Amino acid sequence: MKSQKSTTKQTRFVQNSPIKWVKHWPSGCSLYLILNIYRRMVHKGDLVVIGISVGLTIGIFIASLVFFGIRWYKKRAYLRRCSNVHSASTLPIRSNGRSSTIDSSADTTDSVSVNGLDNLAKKFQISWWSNRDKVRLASASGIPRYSHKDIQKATQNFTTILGHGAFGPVYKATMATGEVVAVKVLASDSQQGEREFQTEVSLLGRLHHRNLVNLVGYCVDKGQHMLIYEFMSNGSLASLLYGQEDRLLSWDERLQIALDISHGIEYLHDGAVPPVIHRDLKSANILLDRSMRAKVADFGLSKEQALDGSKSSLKGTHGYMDPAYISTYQFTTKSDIFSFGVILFELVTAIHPNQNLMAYINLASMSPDGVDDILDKRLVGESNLVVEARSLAVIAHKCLHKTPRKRPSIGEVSQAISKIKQKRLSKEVTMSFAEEDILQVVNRIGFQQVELSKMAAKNVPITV
Ligand SMILES: Nc1ncnc2c1ncn2[C@@H]1O[C@H](COP(=O)(O)OP(=O)(O)OP(=O)(O)O)[C@@H](O)[C@H]1O
Repeated sequence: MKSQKSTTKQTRFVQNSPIKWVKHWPSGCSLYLILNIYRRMVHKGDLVVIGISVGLTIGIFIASLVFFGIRWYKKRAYLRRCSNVHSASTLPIRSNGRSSTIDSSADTTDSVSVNGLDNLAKKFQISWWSNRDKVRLASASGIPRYSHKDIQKATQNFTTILGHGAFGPVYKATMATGEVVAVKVLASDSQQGEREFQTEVSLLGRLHHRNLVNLVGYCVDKGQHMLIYEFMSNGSLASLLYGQEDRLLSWDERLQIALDISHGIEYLHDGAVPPVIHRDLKSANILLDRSMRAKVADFGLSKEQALDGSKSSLKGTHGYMDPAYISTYQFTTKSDIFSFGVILFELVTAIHPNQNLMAYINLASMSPDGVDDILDKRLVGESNLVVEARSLAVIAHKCLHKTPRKRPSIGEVSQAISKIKQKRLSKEVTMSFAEEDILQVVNRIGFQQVELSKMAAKNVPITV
């Protein structure tokens, strides 16, 4: 009875289903058989589940295809953007707070060239660096890469040493093009140095300013890392102030150096997007070119302000470090201002921070003309020295304020130094006018005397 009922049910299903048509086709006999067996094995509910599963699988497959397709497209577009960075004729910039565009081919401008490297640089800073990554980052920054052999030849087999820093030795080199450069070779055992190498390449690839030492190449070859900079023939400010060199920096040159450094820092703080904090400003990191124009060097410890949220271990150079940074571990642009204040006092006094400069400054700050006692004695005799040195010392004092937010911004410092320079120039002009007047009077008197003596010789009566 039960089986009869089920047979009736099955017949009804066959009559209502498309299978009933199949069984009437002559060629569909075997298909009918298969479907009939299948129908017996699988319930209607199972068919629904199978249908949904197949549908889902196809859906996931299509979604994955779309997802990976978009990722691949984005990656390709990003890499194309990176490689185009240096060929672009105009780049977005922000100079002193104003948005604008500038020709990237102009070599010396008060401008910032911002490119798509920031994210790449950050990505590389987060993950540890594989050799391939280093090469990719450096080449993406558009800086030419040299082989070990090129550098070996340019430095006459590493014999032209200029000096030695924490990073390693620095050599003078003449490249195949005839360009004279300085090559910093990273000591192979230095992990700190490797991180600094990475920072320098990623930052200097995008920062270009006439008051920053330009990175002109790099080398990652034979397990060695080298940075190639424009050559600064007059060495560092520290060596000129404290070294054995016969060359004495005049007051004029010192004022210009102060202004150059302030422009370099102004570019980092107010021009670069995001702003860059140098973190190791000191007289040894200020280099001078053949015209005695100053440029800021050594960006190994620098950080983009946006990245600088976390507290890291104390870094910098004793004597230049902001006391607020030492107590809070928080480095801001105002910590750079503090270090710059120390450099300004070095220019005025030629006293190194390691020789108790701070104690002298504190003593001098007790009276308005206190700075006169700590002036670099070698400058005595220079015109307007005392007045201008006092003005520069006032600016330097403000930079050293113990409360960081009460220190001036670098823009304000630049303006104040410019004013001293402008006043000096206008005084020089007035003085030279006065000198010219005197010279003219002297000449006229001389000429009249000659005329008189001629007339006297001819016995011509002289009328007054
Ligand atoms: N671009 C350059 N042109 C000419 N000389 C350079 C250049 N870069 C560095 N030097 C010289 O090489 C020497 C070492 O410089 P480096 O920057 O490695 O160390 P430092 O700044 O003296 O010390 P530290 O590494 O502790 O900051 C210095 O005498 C410096 O004047």
